[in-house]
Amino acid sequence: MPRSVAAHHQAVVELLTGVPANKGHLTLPLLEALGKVLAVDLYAPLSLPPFANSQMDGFAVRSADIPDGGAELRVAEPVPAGAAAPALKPGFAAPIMTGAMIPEGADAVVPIEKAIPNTFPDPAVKDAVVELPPAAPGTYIRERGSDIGKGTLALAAGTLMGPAQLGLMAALGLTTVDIRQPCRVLLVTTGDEVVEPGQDLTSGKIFDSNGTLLEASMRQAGLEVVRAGISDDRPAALLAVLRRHTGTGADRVDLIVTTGGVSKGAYEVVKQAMADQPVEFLPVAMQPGGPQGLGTFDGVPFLGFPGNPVSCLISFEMFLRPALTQVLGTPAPRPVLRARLSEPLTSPEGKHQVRRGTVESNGTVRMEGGAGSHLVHALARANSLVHVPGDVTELAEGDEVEVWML
Ligand SMILES: Nc1nc2c(c(=O)[nH]1)N[C@H]1C(S)=C(S)[C@@H](COP(=O)(O)OP(=O)(O)OC[C@H]3O[C@@H](n4cnc5c(N)ncnc54)[C@H](O)[C@@H]3O)O[C@H]1N2
Ligand code: MOO
Repeated sequence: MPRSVAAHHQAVVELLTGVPANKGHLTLPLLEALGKVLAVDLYAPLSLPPFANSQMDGFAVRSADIPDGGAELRVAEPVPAGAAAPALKPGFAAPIMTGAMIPEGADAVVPIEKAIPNTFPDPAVKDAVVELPPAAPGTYIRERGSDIGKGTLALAAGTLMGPAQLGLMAALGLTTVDIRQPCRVLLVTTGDEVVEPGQDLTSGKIFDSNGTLLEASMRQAGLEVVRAGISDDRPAALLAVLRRHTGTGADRVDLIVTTGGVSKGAYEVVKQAMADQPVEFLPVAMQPGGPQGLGTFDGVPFLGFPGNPVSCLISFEMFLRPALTQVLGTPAPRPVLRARLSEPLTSPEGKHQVRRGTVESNGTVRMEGGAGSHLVHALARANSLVHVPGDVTELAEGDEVEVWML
């Protein structure tokens, strides 16, 4: 009886609780922290905005100078963005640009479109005047600290660092960030038929796509990836690779992931290499990604993904990625949507099928390629994973399905 997807997900979560969650801190330049987790609470070293500034190109005014019917004011020196503004005298309106500092005394901005004339006067012209409508105090002014006040909590420890969080740090003038030391994973692809891209492709050989596919996925998920190249189908060769990274030295990893060599063939190298280890090889009621290995190798948590490229990617998305989020707080979960099928689907009985699809802006999803787990080109066209639960064998056009956005 195959194990359910939910039970295998739980087994992977339990396996990952053996991975050290707190491995210390690392200080990185902002952009290198993308996808990593903030290690400490971060307090704002300054207020944002740091000074009151204009939200519009227009005229900075003293609101009390303009009665209900509007007023004609004398035009003061312009205030460009980036300059320190001189105080605004009563009866004057200062041309001001978006982002420029509000002059002392001014308490509102009237956009240029509402001025008569509705263009800025030539600064060379002396004694220019402008007619302006009234503006309530505070109009189009972005107050100092209205986004965040100096000394308040900007980001809490445990925050996942995405573009917005890193952008906030840059706005606060920071150049580095303390992140949690990421989990270190050893990735080994296997198979006598698999060769590195760039090498000669002789008869019967294929290029290693899994290494790149999974390393990219893992890096995106905030993991530090150690690549040990491709192991051939000799268990002794694979054991030697793994043992270089399971000792007590600096090369030790927190997690091992292999691809291939886990099903029913005559030369299942991963299965054979794990013979003396507490590792189970089992079918999960899922397609692709049915055959799975899970356990520990010399005490290091181990996951054996199947060799077909789509199978190993779906194994990562279904089990490792969500478990990393659950246990270590990174990466962000995949957005989950409901979409209507733009075509009918069939699915094997008793297996949770994961198809690849493209969600369109009208809320429908169309399949990219068939169910085959070798279809990397179709995977590359897809923007989502389409889920057909194990108890569903047929779906009609227009039926709703769960999709995970990639
Ligand atoms: N008699 C049975 N045969 C198979 C079963 C089964 O239940 N009974 N399950 C099938 C399913 S489902 C899958 S998935 C695969 C899993 O096989 P393995 O994990 O043992 O992987 P391999 O046999 O080594 O390779 C499978 C397939 O993927 C290609 N491959 C492997 N590594 C890479 C790589 N790094 N880059 C690109 N492609 C790779 C390999 O050439 C094979 O075509 O077993 C089925 N068979
Ligand atoms: O389950 Mo295998 O992963 O279909 O190709």
